[in-house]
Amino acid sequence: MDIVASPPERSRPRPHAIASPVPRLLALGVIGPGRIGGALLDQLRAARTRLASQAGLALELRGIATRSRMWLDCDDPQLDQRNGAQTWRPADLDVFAAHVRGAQGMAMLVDCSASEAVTDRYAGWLAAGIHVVTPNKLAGSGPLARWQAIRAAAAAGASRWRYEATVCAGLPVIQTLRDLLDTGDILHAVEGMFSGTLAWLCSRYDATGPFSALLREAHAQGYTEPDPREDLSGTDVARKLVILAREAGWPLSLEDVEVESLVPPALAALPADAFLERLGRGELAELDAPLAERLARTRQAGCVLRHVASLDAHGRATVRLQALPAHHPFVHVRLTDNVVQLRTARYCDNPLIVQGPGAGPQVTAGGVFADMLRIAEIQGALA
Ligand SMILES: NC(=O)c1ccc[n+]([C@@H]2O[C@H](COP(=O)([O-])OP(=O)(O)OC[C@H]3O[C@@H](n4cnc5c(N)ncnc54)[C@H](O)[C@@H]3O)[C@@H](O)[C@H]2O)c1
Ligand SMILES: N[C@@H](CCO)C(=O)O
Repeated sequence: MDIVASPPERSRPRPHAIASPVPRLLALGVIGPGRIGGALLDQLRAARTRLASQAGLALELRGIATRSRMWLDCDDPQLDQRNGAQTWRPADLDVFAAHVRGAQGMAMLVDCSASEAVTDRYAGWLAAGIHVVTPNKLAGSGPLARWQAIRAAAAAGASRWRYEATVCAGLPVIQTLRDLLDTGDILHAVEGMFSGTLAWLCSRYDATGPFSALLREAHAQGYTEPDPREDLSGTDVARKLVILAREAGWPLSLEDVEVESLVPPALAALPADAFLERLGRGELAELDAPLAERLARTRQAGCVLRHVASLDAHGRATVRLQALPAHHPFVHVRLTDNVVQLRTARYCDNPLIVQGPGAGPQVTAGGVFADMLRIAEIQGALA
């Protein structure tokens, strides 16, 4: 669903907020008003008055783009084409970016899609002075040459690329790792549970019903990727490992990650629409039977299923479903909780641990919003 309904504006004072006489302008374009983008738009509407009056930051929503359409005349806080105040035109990302860039003040594009076509434009946008913020993992984990070009474009100018929500949604994982590295620490290894969807599925699945019924629920809750096979195949978690490894200066690529896929070949071969239709109709027996069998074996061994990822000191990266003994700390996480254990030169006896909900529209949009404010702050636009 694109563009969700907006709640009433809230006004909650920031304890350290200082009023600024002339708010600085942040011109925004939001690409992909789906589950995450829709939640972000709601959060922006709710924060707008407070940011302008208390932090001196005026948010101007200049446009919204979907895969097929865009709205360029929509700085209505309700941004709602349904009331007839908004007109749409066919999507053209170059026109869209130029429109956002044409405003006074800082220009920022927020990519909430899962699209390669959008990702391909980041380097050009950054070179043109437009900040880019995204929860989309494709740039961070895609071809190394494109990732390097994006980083180079950001480094060459004053524009910033931030992507905290690509790893464990709103949890401060990338920022924590950056802080460690910036202050001279060295990453040795990472281990954890990086999929909110699989954490939730593993903790809920008891074989009293089909696994795919829970998957349908996880999709409806907004925990899964737009195509939930990205989660089940381990690709989504592999992307997160690649993003963290590159952050630490290790040139890892997706092909380097050993991944165990839970998607049977017959389902992997389906087009995305067909898979989603079958998920909706509850017709995924190919997925259900092997998982029921896997759970039975795990229980016989007195263990619990958990989805675990690791990146060791030699750069070996793995993603797989594991049978863990009941006393293992990963067994006790709840709901969509992710766990990220960072072993570094400083945190070598005990790892530094970041843990908490790692999927869902609200927490992810919050992570994106925080990145936006961090850029505004660095650029001196926040009081
Ligand atoms: N669900 C989560 O908890 C979570 C957490 C972290 C990151 N993410 C990432 O957030 C992104 C969005 O996920 P979602 O669940 O909101 O997806 P969604 O399918 O609900 O929404 C995607 C949106 O992108 C738009 N879109 C697709 N292709 C486009 C294109 N070429 N140009 C412009 N717009 C395009 C669609 O129209 C839609 O509005 C994904 O990259 C996902 O990996 C999701
Ligand atoms: N689908 C992802 C979203 C967060 O990246 C997950 O379940 O972890």
